[in-house]
Amino acid sequence: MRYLTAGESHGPQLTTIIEGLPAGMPITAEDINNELARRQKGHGRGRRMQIEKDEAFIASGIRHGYTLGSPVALVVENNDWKHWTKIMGSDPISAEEAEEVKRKITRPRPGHADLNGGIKYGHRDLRNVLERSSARETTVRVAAGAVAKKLLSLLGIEIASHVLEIGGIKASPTPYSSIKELQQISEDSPVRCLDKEVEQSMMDAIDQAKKNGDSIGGVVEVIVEGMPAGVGSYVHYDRKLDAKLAGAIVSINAFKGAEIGIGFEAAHLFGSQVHDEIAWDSEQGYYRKTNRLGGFEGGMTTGMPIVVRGVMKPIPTLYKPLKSVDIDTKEEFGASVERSDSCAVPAAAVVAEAAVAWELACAIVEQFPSDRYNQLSEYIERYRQEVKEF
Ligand SMILES: Cc1cc2nc3c(=O)[nH]c(=O)nc-3n(C[C@H](O)[C@H](O)[C@H](O)COP(=O)(O)O)c2cc1C
Ligand SMILES: C=C(O[C@@H]1CC(C(=O)O)=C[C@@H](OP(=O)(O)O)[C@H]1O)C(=O)O
Repeated sequence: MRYLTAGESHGPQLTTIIEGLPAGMPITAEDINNELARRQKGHGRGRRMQIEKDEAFIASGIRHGYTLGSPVALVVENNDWKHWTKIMGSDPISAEEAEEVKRKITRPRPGHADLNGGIKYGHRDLRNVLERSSARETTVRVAAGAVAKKLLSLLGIEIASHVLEIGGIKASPTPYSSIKELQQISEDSPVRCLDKEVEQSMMDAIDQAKKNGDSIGGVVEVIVEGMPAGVGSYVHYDRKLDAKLAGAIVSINAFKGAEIGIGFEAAHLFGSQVHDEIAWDSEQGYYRKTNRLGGFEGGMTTGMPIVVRGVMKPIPTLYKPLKSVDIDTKEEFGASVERSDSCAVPAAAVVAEAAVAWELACAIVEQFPSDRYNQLSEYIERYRQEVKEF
């Protein structure tokens, strides 16, 4: 499977085209819109989220609630577009009109794509860069991820996420009994954190950063249950599923690192403290007594829950801006200030779920190729039985 996205942050709409879904898979706009609504929540978002109410229009590939096997095109309109028609219109404009429209951006923000994008594409108005580099694009990544999530869920594979850290405030590991419970408690929290004790401190840290004209980042965790063992591959670097997940996480705007299982902690432990002992019983077949490796060995799933974490740096747009250089005059200035979130970690957890769901759905469809959803479902069931009897 593959998907592309198109759209500028303040353009008319965002679009994704998904190719390679099996035909006959049940899916509704509601499945997608629920995920879009989740991404809009979270303490620390800027005013833009009050303007938007993201909803997907299904433009192709789904009929009467089922996929057709043809490309699925999803469109999310930008409500904000009506305020930007002059600045972001596609029709040619005269030099005078351009002057009138103004708002040319020439002071690149450190940490954003502005300067490198301008250099690469030769844009002297850095708006031409920021409109596409904006995380507004993650709206349709989440839409594509929602479709992947639905496919996985139909196959008995569930995904949830939560926030582990915001601005140095860490959640203590809170036990949860099932993925459904995790989904619920993270949903009820304004910072998507399972640890109620630190929820308020996280919100205070976000408010304080905002008050200081600053921003903060954090750590999110995605958990997946129900993936059968042996999905992915050890035979080539580009077929290793853990590597694909790490790449997907770091591809999210502002994400700077990914960990699988205990991740970096493994560096200071002994092998005996890291590797998960193998066990078997007739009920579940093979399993691991612990899950420190987060559901992966040799680039393949172990059948244990998948645990992936990602670190998000603080938002680069600062209301009290860092120093930058005006690309026209080469003089030192404060970087340009655009309307901005002060912390988007809770929202980014939903994006991370979508990114993980997409890679897992791709791996499933690749390993159990079928043009028909029913057939795919049967293949997986048979495979699960084979795994159990191995
Ligand atoms: C959900 C989400 C919301 C974001 N909101 C903002 C924002 O309001 N302002 C901003 O400057 N960056 C925001 N970012 C981060 C930038 O898009 C990102 O830092 C930028 O594209 C540069 O890419 P890089 O940080 O991956 O190098 C957001 C990221 C995510 C995932
Ligand atoms: C629009 C979204 O996030 C945007 C991501 C973003 C950035 O620079 O990445 C900058 C802000 O854009 P704006 O200036 O229009 O408010 C955020 O609001 C969204 O998440 O849907």
